[in-house]
Amino acid sequence: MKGAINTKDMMYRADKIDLKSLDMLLEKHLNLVWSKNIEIQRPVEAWEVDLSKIDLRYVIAHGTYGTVYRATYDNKDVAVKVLDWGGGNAAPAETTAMQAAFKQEVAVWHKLDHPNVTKFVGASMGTSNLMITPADGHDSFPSRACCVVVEYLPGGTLKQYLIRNRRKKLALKVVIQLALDLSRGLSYLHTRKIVHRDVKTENLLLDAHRNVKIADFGVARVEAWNPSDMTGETGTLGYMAPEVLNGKPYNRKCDVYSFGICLWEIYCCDMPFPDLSFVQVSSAVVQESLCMCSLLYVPSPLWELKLDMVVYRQNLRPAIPRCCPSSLANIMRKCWDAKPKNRPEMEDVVRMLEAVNTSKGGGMIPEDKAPSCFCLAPRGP
Ligand SMILES: Nc1ncnc2c1ncn2[C@@H]1O[C@H](COP(=O)(O)OP(=O)(O)OP(=O)(O)O)[C@@H](O)[C@H]1O
Repeated sequence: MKGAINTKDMMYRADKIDLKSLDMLLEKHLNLVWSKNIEIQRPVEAWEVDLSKIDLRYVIAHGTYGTVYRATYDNKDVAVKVLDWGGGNAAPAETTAMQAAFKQEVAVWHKLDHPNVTKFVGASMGTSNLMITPADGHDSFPSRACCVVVEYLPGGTLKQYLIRNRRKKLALKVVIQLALDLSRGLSYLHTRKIVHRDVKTENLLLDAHRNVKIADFGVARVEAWNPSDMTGETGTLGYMAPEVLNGKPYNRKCDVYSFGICLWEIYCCDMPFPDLSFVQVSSAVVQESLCMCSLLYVPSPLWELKLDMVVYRQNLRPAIPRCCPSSLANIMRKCWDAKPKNRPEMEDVVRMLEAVNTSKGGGMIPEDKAPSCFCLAPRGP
């Protein structure tokens, strides 16, 4: 229509713009956004879980840094590990450290896919609110919690399984199956340049068919190119390689050492070093030499008393029972060799275990049938 004003063509004179009303309009819009709790969009990670789809069922366990729940997610049977940041009492620096460790765990875990590694489903980095109250009603997720969702494994830990079979012991076939599962899982991690650093039977879970799955990547790391970039006492006493205990540089071979201890534990269905104290174990597994025991491994008063104490180190290893087939005993000894370079690669361990003959039965002699004087006689490392 002739004479009509086309708004597109409209020109504004700067001195005629009502900035005050524009400001008010902007503020009104922003208030609307905040009041509706609309979060600013950020890139969503591929592994980010939709928290509204988690249906918690019950608490499985209280871990060091949080609680593990059994749950369903997208119709999958899952375990959800929720970090509680030290029950809310942690200092800010501690919370930041825990958050960093958690991020590290997710960064390592989400890329892994192997039948002997607990399957990662997803995680939440505490970026969105959780409005979930567990079924028992007593506990609730902290809002903005960090959680990791993994496949649910109904068989419990390998440690629990071994304890259940402590008297009866395991058939050699079962020993080899469990050991092969663990060695294949570790071999896979090592080919991906991941060092688990806390291999122990408590961190190994069993599925319904007794398959072993490596879990707990809380301290796992991508292997450093330069070994001296990896130091620090990480792991669990009794499973820790001498170089780790000594605070020396280490690499994936520390997992091979821990595997050797696990292999002994699986064969014997027993605990390594049950009667030794913390200080005795840490000083005994390291090579014979006079050295200064000056590292603070855990904040234990007992340990602090021993600071800077001079101790003889004895290269101690668990005693291999005489009934153990030499093929298996050799694998244990090679794996827990004091020198990391003498320990085999995990892929070699897989081959050695595959070659163990299980057709003639064998296995650790049950406690009530053991000729008590010989079976556990020490043979040395
Ligand atoms: N995927 C799973 N399926 C079934 N149970 C699980 C699963 N993951 C963990 N659990 C149970 O929860 C317990 C604690 O889990 P986890 O080791 O991951 O927690 P944590 O806080 O790292 O504990 P810690 O540091 O003390 O080892 C395990 O011992 C196991 O009983």
